[in-house]
Amino acid sequence: MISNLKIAIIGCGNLGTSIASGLLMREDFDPKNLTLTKRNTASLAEFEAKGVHVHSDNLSAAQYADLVLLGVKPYNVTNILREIKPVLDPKKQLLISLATGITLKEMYGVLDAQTVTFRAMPNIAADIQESITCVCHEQANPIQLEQVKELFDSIGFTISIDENLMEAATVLGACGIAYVLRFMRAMIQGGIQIGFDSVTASKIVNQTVKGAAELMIQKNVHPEAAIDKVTTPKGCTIVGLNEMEHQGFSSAMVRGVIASYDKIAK
Ligand SMILES: NC(=O)C1=CN([C@@H]2O[C@H](COP(=O)(O)OP(=O)(O)OC[C@H]3O[C@@H](n4cnc5c(N)ncnc54)[C@H](OP(=O)(O)O)[C@@H]3O)[C@@H](O)[C@H]2O)C=CC1
Ligand SMILES: O=C(O)[C@@H]1CCC=N1
Repeated sequence: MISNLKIAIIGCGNLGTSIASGLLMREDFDPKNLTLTKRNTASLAEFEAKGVHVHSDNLSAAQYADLVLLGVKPYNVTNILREIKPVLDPKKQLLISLATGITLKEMYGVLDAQTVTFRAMPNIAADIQESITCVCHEQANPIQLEQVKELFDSIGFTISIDENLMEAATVLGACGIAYVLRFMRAMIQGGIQIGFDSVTASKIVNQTVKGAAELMIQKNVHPEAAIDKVTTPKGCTIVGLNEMEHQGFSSAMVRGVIASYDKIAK
């Protein structure tokens, strides 16, 4: 059970704090089992006030944890691995890197071959336990994989994938939330132009996007099948949708996904 394990997030910035917030929403999770590190800890004061251990000592955070999450930027991963390697015991800690584009092979360039290491790619909706997290590993046993899945299931949903899809998972799941938010902002701006104040436009757009996502999830339908139910022949929806396509809407999205992927893929 995750609630019995000690968890450290080393390099607790934007993503780390989202994960920490999501974990603390679990009723059975004791804040004392969570340690967060960064060099400047002032931004983590609200977690400290809840009983979470907050400090800058990566070595002790890693030493006393069962699950060690690396939340630092990709260019810091190697240095942090070198720093904590002396306290990593293959029989104790599972190491989970959240870093974009850093492969297991690169990490094993620093780590002992016996260290059980995962890559995980959540998104910032971890904050409200609505992340999608893709995970991969090289040598975890089923119990270890289950522990990691339980960790990420407690902040959303978890999918186990091959490592060669981790960069694609980063784009679709982690960058993806930003694409959707930009789409929502544009829709709000359109709503303001046709008469709503921004607060009301936001409320309508938020619930509309949530409703669309829930329809897809709960009814398991293809988007185009649901779109067919909205597009009255000669009606206003199809006119709007076709104008968006004339302006390159789908093409812009596909090209954006590919541009993000090209930026990560080496
Ligand atoms: N943001 C996102 O949505 C997603 C990010 N990722 C990946 O997660 C990782 C973190 O991203 P993000 O949270 O956005 O980045 P942030 O910069 O917000 O967080 C990284 C944190 O690491 C801390 N840090 C830097 N050096 C050290 C050190 N030596 N010891 C301890 N802490 C240190 C920094 O704080 P300080 O300077 O105070 O030490 C900072 O808060 C990246 O590798 C990214 O690729 C993956 C999926 C989604
Ligand atoms: O933009 C980035 O590089 C990171 C990876 C996914 C989300 N943020």
